[in-house]
Amino acid sequence: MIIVKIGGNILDNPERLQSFLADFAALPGPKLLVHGGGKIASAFGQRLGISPKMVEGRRITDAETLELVTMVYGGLVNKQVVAKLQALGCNAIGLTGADANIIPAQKRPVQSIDYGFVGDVAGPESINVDALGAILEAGLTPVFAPLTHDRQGNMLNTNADTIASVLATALAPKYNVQLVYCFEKKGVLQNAEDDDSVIGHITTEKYKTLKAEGVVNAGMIPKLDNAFAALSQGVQAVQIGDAAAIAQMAAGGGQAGTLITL
Ligand SMILES: Nc1ncnc2c1ncn2[C@@H]1O[C@H](COP(=O)(O)OP(=O)(O)O)[C@@H](O)[C@H]1O
Ligand SMILES: CC(=O)N[C@@H](CCC(=O)OP(=O)(O)O)C(=O)O
Repeated sequence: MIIVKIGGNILDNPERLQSFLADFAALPGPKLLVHGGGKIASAFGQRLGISPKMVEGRRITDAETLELVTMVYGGLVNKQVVAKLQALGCNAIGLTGADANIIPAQKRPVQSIDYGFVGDVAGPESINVDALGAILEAGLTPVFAPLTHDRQGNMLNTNADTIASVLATALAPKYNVQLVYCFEKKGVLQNAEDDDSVIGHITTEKYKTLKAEGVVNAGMIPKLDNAFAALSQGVQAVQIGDAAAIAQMAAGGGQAGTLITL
């Protein structure tokens, strides 16, 4: 099966989103979509007078921000994506990690930084694979918002890249899982300014060098960490690339995007 994560810069662009969803809807076999939406939450927050505060790519989520992200990710973005997929003939079902208790999490402990209502998933063993498997076996396509819950009545905000990695890992014993991170660039780039400088293949060793050289930074570091975490726990293949190349990447086209291996 294929698990695809779609990032905030595509969700925020109606033409690119529509084109991506049409390609996603056409993918054969069981599939699952995880969406972000950080950019949309920040923009909505500004309209409500809530300024975004990010530390190392994670949003500091106070009580007000938790309300914001629950509305934006679990409501607006998730339901718009589901409605568009339905129009494209894909029988999507929109979910958060609280639904069917699929992704329970723990509020991140306060250390040097208090992230507020940010959820960490203990590991793939905490995922309710039976409920998720039943949804997939019913022929439905789950669409996950980047939200989890603490089993005590609170929603938690969890990075979408992490949700995709942990779901892929949890499903790996049952399915042959391909994980694809889609965003607005052609892949992991050697030179951030040059969209044609795609690095075709990154191994654990190469990643160390790229990090040391500062070639990968910001949002790309947690994305690659999540990719390697999935591979080391049984996920068959991980790719990072352009949302416009999802069909090629899904088909295993070596020419599109960046292939990640251990
Ligand atoms: N070497 C690199 N190649 C491509 N993007 C990079 C690289 N290093 C850092 N980035 C940044 O990582 C971002 C993708 O991560 P993120 O902002 O979390 O996006 P998304 O919402 O798609 O997950 C890119 O938009 C880019 O700014
Ligand atoms: C805890 C945390 O940082 N959560 C993320 C969830 C959204 C996300 O991951 O969106 P993108 O994939 O579009 O960046 C946030 O609120 O920004």
